[in-house]
Amino acid sequence: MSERDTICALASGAPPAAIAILRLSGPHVRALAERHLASGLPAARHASLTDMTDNDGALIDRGLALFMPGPGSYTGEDTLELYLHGGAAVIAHALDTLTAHEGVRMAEPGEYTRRAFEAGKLDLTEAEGVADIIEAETVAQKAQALRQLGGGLSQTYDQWRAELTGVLALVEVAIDFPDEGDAPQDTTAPILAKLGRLIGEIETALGDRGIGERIRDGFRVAIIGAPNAGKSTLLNRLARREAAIVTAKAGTTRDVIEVRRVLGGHVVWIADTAGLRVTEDEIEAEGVRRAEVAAREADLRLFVLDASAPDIGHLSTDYRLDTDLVVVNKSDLGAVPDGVSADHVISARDGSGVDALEQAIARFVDQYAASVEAPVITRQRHRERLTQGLSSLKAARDALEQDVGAELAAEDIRMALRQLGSIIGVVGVEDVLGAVFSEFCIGK
Ligand SMILES: Nc1nc2c(c(=O)[nH]1)N(C=O)[C@@H](CNc1ccc(C(=O)N[C@@H](CCC(=O)O)C(=O)O)cc1)CN2
Ligand SMILES: Nc1nc2c(ncn2[C@@H]2O[C@H](COP(=O)(O)OP(=O)(O)OP(=O)(O)O)[C@@H](O)[C@H]2O)c(=O)[nH]1
Repeated sequence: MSERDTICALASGAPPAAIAILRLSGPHVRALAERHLASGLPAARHASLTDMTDNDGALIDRGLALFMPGPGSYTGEDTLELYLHGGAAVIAHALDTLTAHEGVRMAEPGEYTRRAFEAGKLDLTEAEGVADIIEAETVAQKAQALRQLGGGLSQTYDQWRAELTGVLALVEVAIDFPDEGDAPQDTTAPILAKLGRLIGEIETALGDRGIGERIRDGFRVAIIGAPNAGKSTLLNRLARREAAIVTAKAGTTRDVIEVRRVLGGHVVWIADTAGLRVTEDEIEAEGVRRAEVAAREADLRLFVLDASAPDIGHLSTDYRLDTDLVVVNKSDLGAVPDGVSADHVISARDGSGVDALEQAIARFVDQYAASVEAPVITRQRHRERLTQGLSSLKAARDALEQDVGAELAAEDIRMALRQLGSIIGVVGVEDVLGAVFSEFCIGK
C-alpha cells in the first residue's frame, strides 16, 4: 500500500487576517518540520517561536509552530500547526513551499475530520457536529452542534443498536433451538416486548416535529391570505428591507419569497406567498399552489386579513393550527371586521402593531424549539435512515407476531441494525461519507 498523502490547508479565515493557521496532517509532517522550521521539530504539544524557510532557504515568516504526534491528535496522524502572519503572500508562500514536496497536497473539504473519523476518533454524527458548529450562527445552533460533537446523538443510536443486537441474539437462539415442546409464545413474548419498547422509543424520537432540523436549518413562518391583504408589505416590515414587490394590483406576488431573521434566538425563514384565490392566470395559479405548500410546511402561519375589504378572505384551511396567528392589517383604514377574532391588529404600511407581532413570532419559536428537549435527529439524513429502521423493526415484529418464521424477523432486524449503523457511520457508507464531508470547509 502506498503511503498516505500529507495534507495541508489554511485552517483560519480569509486573508488579510491577524493570524493565519496552517494545518498539516500525515506521514511527512516530521520531515517537513525538520526541513522548514529553523529550530527543527518542536517538542510535542508545546508552541515554539521559529523562523520558517522555503525550499531555497529564504525566509517565509517567523511564527509559532505546534506539533501534535499521532495517534493522540485530532486526525490521529502526526499534525503540525503553523501560526503565521495572516497575509495572502505569507499563506501562498508557505503552502507553495509545502505542496512542492512529493506526497504533500492541499486538503479537500472536511478531509482532516474525515481522517479523524477513519481513525475512529469521531463517529459520523460527531463529525457532522464539527461541520455544524462552524456553520452555527445562533447560540441554539451552537449548543445543538456541541452536544452532537460530544456524542449526544451517538449515545442514543449506540444504545438502540446494543439493544437490537441483544434482540437479534434472542431471535437467533429461537432459530437454532426451536422449542419443540412449548408453545412458540414462550420465547417470542419477551422478544416482542423488547422490540415493542424499541419501536416506541424510535417513534417518539421521530415524532419530534423536526425541532432538531429546524434549530439547524431555521424555523418556517408563512404569511398567508387573500390577494392585496398586504402580505408583501408585512414581509418587508419584518425583513426591514424591500424584499418583495408591493403594488395596488391584486395578484402581485407569484413565487414564494423568503427572508431570514433571527427571532427568539433562532433562525427563522419568513415566507411571503401568493394571495390565495381561484385564478385563470397560469402563473398566478402555480403561485397559489406554492403558497399552499409553504403554508403546509410552515411551523407557524400568519393569516393576513384586510380590515377595509368587505370580503375578509377564506380563513378556513385544513393546515391551520391553534398556534397560528390571525393578523388584521390596514388598521389605518378601518376597524376589525365583525366576526373576526384577531390575534394582532396592524398597519403594515405605517408599522403600527408590527413590533408586537414580531415579538409574538419570537415567543412562538422559542417555545416551539423548547418543546423537545434533546432531539436525536438534526438532519434529513438521520430522519430518513431512522424511518427506514423503524419500518424494518415493524416488519420484524409482524413476522414474529404472525409466526411466519424467525429467520425473516432476524433478517429485518439485521436490516434495521444496518440502517441505524449508517447514521453513526459504522457500516459501509462510502457515498454517505462523500456527501457528509463535501459540505465541510477546507481546513476542517
Ligand atoms: N489550534 C487548534 N485549535 C482547535 C482545534 C485544532 O485542531 N487546533 N480543534 C480542532 O477541531 C478544536 C479542538 N478540538 C480538538 C479535538 C481533539 C484534539 C486532539 O488532539 N485529540 C487527541 C488528544 C486528546 C487529549 O489530549 O486529551 C486525541 O483525540 O487523541 C485536538 C483538538 C478547536 N480548537
Ligand atoms: N392603507 C394601507 N394600505 C396597505 C397596508 N398594507 C398594504 N397596503 C397596500 O395594499 C396594497 C397591496 O399590498 P401588498 O403588500 O402588495 O399585498 P399582498 O397581500 O402581498 O398582495 P398579493 O401579492 O396580490 O397577494 C398595496 O397598495 C399596499 O400599499 C396598510 O397597512 N394600510
